Amino acid sequence: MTPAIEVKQVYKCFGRLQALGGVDLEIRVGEFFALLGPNGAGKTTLINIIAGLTRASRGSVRVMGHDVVMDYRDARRVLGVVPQELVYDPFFTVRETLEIQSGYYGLKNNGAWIDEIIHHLDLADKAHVNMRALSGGMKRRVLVAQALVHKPPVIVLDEPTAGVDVELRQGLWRFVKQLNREGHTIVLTTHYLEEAEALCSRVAMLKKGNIVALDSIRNLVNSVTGCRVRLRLSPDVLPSTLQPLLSSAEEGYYILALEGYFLLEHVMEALRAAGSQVLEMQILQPDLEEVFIKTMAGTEIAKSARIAETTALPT
Ligand SMILES: Nc1ncnc2c1ncn2[C@@H]1O[C@H](COP(=O)(O)OP(=O)(O)OP(=O)(O)O)[C@@H](O)[C@H]1O
Repeated sequence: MTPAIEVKQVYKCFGRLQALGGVDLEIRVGEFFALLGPNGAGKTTLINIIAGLTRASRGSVRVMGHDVVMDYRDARRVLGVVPQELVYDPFFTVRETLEIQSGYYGLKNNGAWIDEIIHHLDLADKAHVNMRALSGGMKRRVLVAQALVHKPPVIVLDEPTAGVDVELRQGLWRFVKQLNREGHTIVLTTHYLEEAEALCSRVAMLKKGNIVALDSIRNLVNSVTGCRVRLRLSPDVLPSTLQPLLSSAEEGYYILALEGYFLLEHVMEALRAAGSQVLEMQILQPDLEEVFIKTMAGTEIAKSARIAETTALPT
């Protein structure tokens, strides 16, 4: 089956800066996929290349089988992109903006679908308000609506929830999940890892323009070795013998990273020897955030989940 998005050996240089260093990626039709990475990793550059807004220095990209350069008209027709930046025309109302956007795709009589999008994105009472009079969160809703006017089978959302309130976030995800259930492929970039974990089935992690992890969330989380323990102690001091295990400390809690559960006994011994009393103790389950931190730090999980070692896509 033709993949929704196929990225082959894509490089992008801005002058001497290499933003992408040979990215290979295949996203299947119907997937809810997350593209993760720290600031400057190359996520937006890759999205812009997929959207045909930036040309790759080398390599090729296809959306639903259409090459984004050779066959750009068809590639754009099957793709809707919600950009990270708030770009809008201040002279039109919300509804006019969506009607104009429909016009770009040659769509007449698109009113029923526009009404549906307006309803789902909770924009009904703003439909006749001028774009410049909307709050930042409202403008972002319109950007989402604009990306959907032509009912594209592939939808890319570049940090759609950055700086928006909880209500919009929840409403947006409800709508996007519905679109995914109806068969739309969703690609999401976000810095909210818990959001990616809750919504997506597979993730790619980009670091300095290269994919360093690509797998299902379940496989990535299962590949975390060792365990973490969260402690609250009295007195509120971590004995010096345990300092080498300290992963982080905040608000009276110490998080220790252990190679395995067998080290718990050593921790308890050290606490007893130092006269520390355990007020609270919690074994933390690995999550996507831990995978992300370890991958970006270049520890063993990055190697175990490397794209080169990833075999077939999950069926
Ligand atoms: N038009 C441009 N000209 C020069 N350098 C650019 C341009 N666009 C991006 N870059 C650089 O390319 C690298 C990747 O940037 P990109 O915006 O793709 O990262 P990102 O992963 O989307 O980051 P963020 O999470 O901050 O949005 C960065 O070093 C950035 O400064």
